[in-house]
Amino acid sequence: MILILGGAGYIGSHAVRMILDQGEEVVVVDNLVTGHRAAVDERAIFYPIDIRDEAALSAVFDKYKIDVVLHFCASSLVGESMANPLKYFENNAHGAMVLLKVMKVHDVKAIVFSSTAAVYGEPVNVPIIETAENLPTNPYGESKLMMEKMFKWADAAYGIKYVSLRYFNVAGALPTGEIGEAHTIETHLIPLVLQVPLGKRTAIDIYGDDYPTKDGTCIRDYIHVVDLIEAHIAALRYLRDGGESDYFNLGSGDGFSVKEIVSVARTVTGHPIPSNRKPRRAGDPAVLIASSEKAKQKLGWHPERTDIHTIIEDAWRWHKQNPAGYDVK
Ligand SMILES: NC(=O)c1ccc[n+]([C@@H]2O[C@H](COP(=O)([O-])OP(=O)(O)OC[C@H]3O[C@@H](n4cnc5c(N)ncnc54)[C@H](O)[C@@H]3O)[C@@H](O)[C@H]2O)c1
Ligand SMILES: O=c1ccn([C@@H]2O[C@H](COP(=O)(O)OP(=O)(O)O[C@H]3O[C@H](CO)[C@H](O)[C@H](O)[C@H]3O)[C@@H](O)[C@H]2O)c(=O)[nH]1
Repeated sequence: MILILGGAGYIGSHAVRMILDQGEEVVVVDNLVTGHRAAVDERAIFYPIDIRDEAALSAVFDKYKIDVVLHFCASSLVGESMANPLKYFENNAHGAMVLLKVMKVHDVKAIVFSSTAAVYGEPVNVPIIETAENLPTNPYGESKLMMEKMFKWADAAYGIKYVSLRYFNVAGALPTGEIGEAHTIETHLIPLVLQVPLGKRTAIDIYGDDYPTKDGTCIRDYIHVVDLIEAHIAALRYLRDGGESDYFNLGSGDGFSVKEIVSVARTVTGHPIPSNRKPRRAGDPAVLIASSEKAKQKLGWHPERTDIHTIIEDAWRWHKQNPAGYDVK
C-alpha cells in the first residue's frame, strides 16, 4: 500500500492516478488547503487530514500496511515565504518532522518527496548538477533544504531511506484533460499565460526583459507533470529494490525564455496573447536549467514529453475544458 500525502494537489493528483494505473493500492492524505477533493481519483482511499496532526496521521498508518510514502504536501509560494517565513518552516519542516516520527513508530522505511530547484539559489554553473552548492535565496527553498537534512539524519539513525526529487518548473497536465493545475493563488507562468485566451486576464505581465539572456527574459526548464510522475514511479522501484538514499534533479534539460513560452502559447491557442513589460520580480535567477543525468543513470528514467509545445498543449486542453478548475464541471 502506498501513502500519498498531498494527493489532492496539482502534482500529487497526477501521482495518485498514474500510480493507481500501475495496479498499486493508494491511500491519500490531504488537508485541502490548496488541493481539491475532486482531483483525487475515485479508486483511492481519502483522508482529509493535516499531516501535522500526529494522532490522525498515526491512525492512518495503524489502519493500512504502508510500505512507501510519497510526500507532496507543502506551502510553496516563493513570494509568500519571503513575507511569512514561519508558515513555511511550520508547514514544510515541522510537517516533515511529524511525518518522520510517525514513520519511525510504524517502521515504514521508504519515502519519496518533493524538493525544488530553489534549494540551489542563484546558480553559478548551468546546467545545474546535484553537487552544486545549496544557497537558497528564500524561506521556501530553505524549508525544503531543511527537510532534506532531516531525512538524511533520520536515515542515519533509523534507516528510513529517502529519494529527494528536486523539481524544476513543473507544467502540463494529464493528456486526457481530466486533471490539471488549479491553484486559487496562481503564480506560475504557463497557467497565467493561458488565462489570457480563457478571457480571465487581458494580458500577461513579463517580469523583466533586461536579464543577460538571448531575449532579455528569464529562462526556465519546464518538465511535463507526467514525466515528473514517471520519475517518482522509478524512484519507488529504486527504493523497493533496496536503493540507498539520494537526491536527483528533475527537468527536461532545455531552457525556454518567458517570451518563448508566450510565443508557443500563442501558437497553441491561436490567441494573440498581449504582453506587458513589468519590472523584475524579486529573487528570480536569470537562468535555471537542470542536468537530470543522475536521475537518468541511477533511476533509469527517460522523460518523453520534453517538447514545449506538448507541455503547453496538454496544459491548454485542461484549462480549456475546465475554465473554472475543479469548482464547476
Ligand atoms: N509546481 C511546481 O512547479 C513545483 C516545483 C518544485 C517543487 N514543487 C513541490 O511539489 C509539491 C507539490 O506541488 P503542487 O504544485 O502540486 O502544489 P499544491 O499546492 O497543488 O499541492 C500541495 C498539496 O498538499 C496539501 N497540503 C499542504 N500542506 C498540507 C498539510 N500540512 N497536511 C496535509 N495536506 C497538505 C495541499 O492541500 C495540496 O493539495 C510541493 O511540495 C511543492 O513544493 C512544485
Ligand atoms: O506572470 C508571470 C509569472 C512568471 N513570470 C516569469 O516566468 C518565469 C517562471 O516563473 P514561475 O513563477 O512559473 O516559476 P519559478 O521559476 O519562479 O518557480 C519555480 O522554481 C522555483 C525554484 O526556483 C520553485 O521551485 C517554484 O516552486 C517553481 O514553480 C520567471 O522568470 C518569472 O519571473 C512572468 O514573467 N510573469
